[in-house]
Amino acid sequence: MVETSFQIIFRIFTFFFSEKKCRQMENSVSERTLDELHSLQKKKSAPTTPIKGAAGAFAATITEEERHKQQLQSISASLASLTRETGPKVVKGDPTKKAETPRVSHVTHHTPTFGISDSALKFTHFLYNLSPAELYEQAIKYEKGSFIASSGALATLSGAKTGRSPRDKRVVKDETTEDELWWGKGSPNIEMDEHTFLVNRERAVDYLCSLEKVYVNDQFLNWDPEHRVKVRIVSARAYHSLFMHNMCIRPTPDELENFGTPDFTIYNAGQFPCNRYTHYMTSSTSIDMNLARKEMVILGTQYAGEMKKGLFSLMHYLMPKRQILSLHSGCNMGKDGDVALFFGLSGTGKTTLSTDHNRYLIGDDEHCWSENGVSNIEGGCYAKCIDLSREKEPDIWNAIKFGTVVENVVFDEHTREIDYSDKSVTENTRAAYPIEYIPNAKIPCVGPHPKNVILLACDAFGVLPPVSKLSLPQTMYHFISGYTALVAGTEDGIKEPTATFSACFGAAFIMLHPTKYAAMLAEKMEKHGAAGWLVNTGWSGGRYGLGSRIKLAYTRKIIDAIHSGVLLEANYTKTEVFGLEIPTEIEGVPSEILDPVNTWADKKAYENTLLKLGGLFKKNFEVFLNYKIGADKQLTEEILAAGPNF
Ligand SMILES: Nc1ncnc2c1ncn2[C@@H]1O[C@H](COP(=O)(O)OP(=O)(O)OP(=O)(O)O)[C@@H](O)[C@H]1O
Ligand SMILES: O=C([O-])CC(=O)C(=O)O
Ligand SMILES: [Ca+2]
Ligand SMILES: [Mn+2]
Repeated sequence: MVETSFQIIFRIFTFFFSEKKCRQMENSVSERTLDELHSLQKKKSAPTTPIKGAAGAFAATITEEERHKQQLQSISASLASLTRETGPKVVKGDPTKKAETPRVSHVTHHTPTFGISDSALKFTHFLYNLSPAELYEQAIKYEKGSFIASSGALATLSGAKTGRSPRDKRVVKDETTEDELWWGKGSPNIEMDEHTFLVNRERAVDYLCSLEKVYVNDQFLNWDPEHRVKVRIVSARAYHSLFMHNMCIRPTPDELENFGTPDFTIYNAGQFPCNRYTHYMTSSTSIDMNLARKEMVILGTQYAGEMKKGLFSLMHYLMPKRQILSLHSGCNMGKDGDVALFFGLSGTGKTTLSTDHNRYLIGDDEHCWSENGVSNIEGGCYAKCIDLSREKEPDIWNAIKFGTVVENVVFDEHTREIDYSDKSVTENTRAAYPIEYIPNAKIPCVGPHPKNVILLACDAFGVLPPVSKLSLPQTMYHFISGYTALVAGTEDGIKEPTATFSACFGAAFIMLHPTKYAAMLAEKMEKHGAAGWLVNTGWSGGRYGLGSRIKLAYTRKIIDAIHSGVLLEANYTKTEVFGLEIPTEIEGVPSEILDPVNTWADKKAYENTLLKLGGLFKKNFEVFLNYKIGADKQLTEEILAAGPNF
């Protein structure tokens, strides 16, 4: 059959026409406005709170509606003024995105106790458990000093405070806490009364409610499901919300649905100062803890570590009540399930040494030791990043990527490459990242009972041996002492090292008397046969200015020998003054450095420095001489005898 010329022309025509039409369909959008187009970009994510057991669409709508109402009620209750209307009108979502926030509260409480104020006329918008991407956008848009670093991390500034303010911490002293907590000399708990707490709480809540929007994080503490604590953090900055997103345990959508009422709430109004006319206030910063109300208020500091360590203080109160020991320690586990704890004050190596490519990371800073074994309290790590190098600490380096918050670092204004050696803002530069950013993190972050308890000290006097095996009383003596001696100044030239003693290697966070935690540690170590070690990550070959910091590579070899069990079998000699058992040999470590006396050219200077440090230990321990540790008077005496002797 032969086609007529007409048929051919028709076929070509229809071919072209349809082709063109098709192409047109492919290359254009049906939306008429940019807003409509943008609305296509965002696919509705699976409901963050799926409806369980809902049979039909109708039932589902009602349940979701009800759940949403409950959530609004809960947030409104959290933000309630205690002296005026009971709860603000709250709306979920960003106030600038009107079209996306039709969910207006139906639950405003109109039962004024002391009359309505103007503040009750406005809505408080809240941004609930936003994702890191959403928080990036908020931070970059609204918070000065927030930038994306070349690695993808969010670089932020914490403002005037670049570290914690322990002198501004207050704890409400009431009938219960008066007897339960450690008060007085040496204690981190500086008292305030309930009324003053409420004054500060009202100040923080009023500030937060006066803002366009607040961030709300509902999250968990403690990977042990039996002893999980639900926390709510209300804050004014996306930086704070992302920091806590990384540092606390992130709930699954299911867990969030069933979150219910939080066990503890933080009101972080850090940009807003406290009122110095308020009783007990000695600066414009106040971090206030009320255990009865299960609340914490932050005024006048934006340093995010206050939230992290405030919650740690809470755990130091709650956990011992349940016979669980809370610990300022890092924790990791070998392939065979051997767990090690790393205690030590700031900068001694908890994060560095627990992040070990050959072992599973359980956590870098806060743990619980219960009848079930160990569990991390947190969902993230908070690493120092001053002088961070890819070569020496590759896992931490690689964790600084999208989602990670880097605080107070300096970067190239064009390339946004971070210069980790730059201390212009502070020496305490930090990175907060979710624990799963470390490739060999153990999720869930729990493990069996520890086999090794490693006490880290950075001894700038250079007289403590690189490693010593400790008896149980010695472990307790050094745990209660909590010694380190970092060098304060960063300028060149010889600086006098200053000894720091911080009970339980975390006196700033404990709530009960140190001997309570020590007794629990002794009991657990004995019961589970854990070995104690003292590792000096500080100076060797002389004090600061003469010797140098022991090579990280050597410390890692020492730690390897502890983990493998080899060091337990080594030959030991005993040192003068401190009576420490030191090994004569460790694979990969020069034997002559194992006894510090060998590394000092001036033996007399060594002797004097050793005695000086011994004296400082003795003096520090005086405050504990009248306390009993545990049920056993014998243990107390053994501990007292386990200190320096001269
Ligand atoms: N021999 C060594 N052992 C351990 N750390 C060392 C050694 N030499 C140098 N360092 C450096 O010391 C620092 C140890 O800091 P790290 O972050 O581990 O402290 P931390 O105990 O976790 O403190 P914080 O509780 O404040 O987080 C790191 O910067 C590390 O690179
Ligand atoms: O709390 C902080 O800011 C940092 C930290 O881990 C510590 O000091 O122990
Ligand atoms: Ca750390
Ligand atoms: Mn710490």
